[in-house]
Formats: sequence, C-alpha cells, structure tokens
Amino acid sequence: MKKEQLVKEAEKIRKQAYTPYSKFKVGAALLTKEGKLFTGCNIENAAYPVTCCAERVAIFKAISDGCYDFKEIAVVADTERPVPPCGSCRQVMSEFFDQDVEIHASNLKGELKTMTMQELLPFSFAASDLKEDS
Ligand SMILES: O=c1ccn([C@H]2C[C@H](O)[C@@H](CO)O2)c(=O)[nH]1
Ligand SMILES: [Zn+2]
Repeated sequence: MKKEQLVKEAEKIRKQAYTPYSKFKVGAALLTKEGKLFTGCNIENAAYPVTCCAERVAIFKAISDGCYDFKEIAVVADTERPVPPCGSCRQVMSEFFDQDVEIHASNLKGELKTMTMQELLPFSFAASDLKEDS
C-alpha cells in the first residue's frame, strides 16, 4: 500500500473520533508487514486523562488481534503542520515498532512528514534497560 493510501485510511477513521471535549479529531492507520490494516481514532473521556489517542487505539487493536509485525503507521489531524504523535504514543510505539518502522505524520492539507521510529524517539527506555546484573 502506498503511504498516501494509508493516510486516506487514517482520514476515514478520523471521522469516528469521539472528541466532545477537545473537538480535535485524529485518525491513525497501521499496516503490518503481511498487509493487514488496523485503524484507530482518538476516544476522549469526561475524566480527561483517560483519553486514548488514535495511534494507541490502532496499535492496541492490532496487538489484541495477535499482530506484532509492523511496517508503517499514518497519523492525520487538522493541524498546520503534520501532526506530531504525543510522548505517550511514542513510548507505546517504541515498545512494538522496530527502529526502522516508518511513521507518516500528515494533515488535512496533504502535507506529509515521514520519520523512522529511531528518529521519532531516540534514546528510548526499553525492555533491555530493565535487565539487572545477576
Ligand atoms: O498525536 C495525537 C495527538 C493528540 N491526540 C488526541 C488526544 C486528545 O483526544 C486530543 C487533544 O490532545 O487529540 C491524538 O489522538 N493523537
Ligand atoms: Zn498520543
């Protein structure tokens, strides 16, 4: 799938965003290496911090379906610049994405900024940091 097509899928799911509080709608489309597509939108809550971002919804849908092997993700919002994923989403991405997985940040003007996981969250805290000397 071309990255522009993945952005279109993110735009489609963005319409499902549940955002009565911020009115800020985000869509994400996640593609596995075997070509499976998982989409997500942000889902807010009256208890604001309980909100889940579009990126994490897409990732958690994939993980709950047993899919772990990711190729790329597109994220879109109505922003001036291509929408940057928040810090929490970057950390969740780094848990499941190899360093070369591509993140396509986009906006409704069709601007696209592609970066790798390594570029999006360098020096990230990882499972390997939890290992203690025995
Ligand atoms: O990359 C982002 C940035 C923000 N949001 C959501 C969280 C909240 O619902 C709203 C405003 O922060 O946008 C996302 O889904 N993804
Ligand atoms: Zn986020």
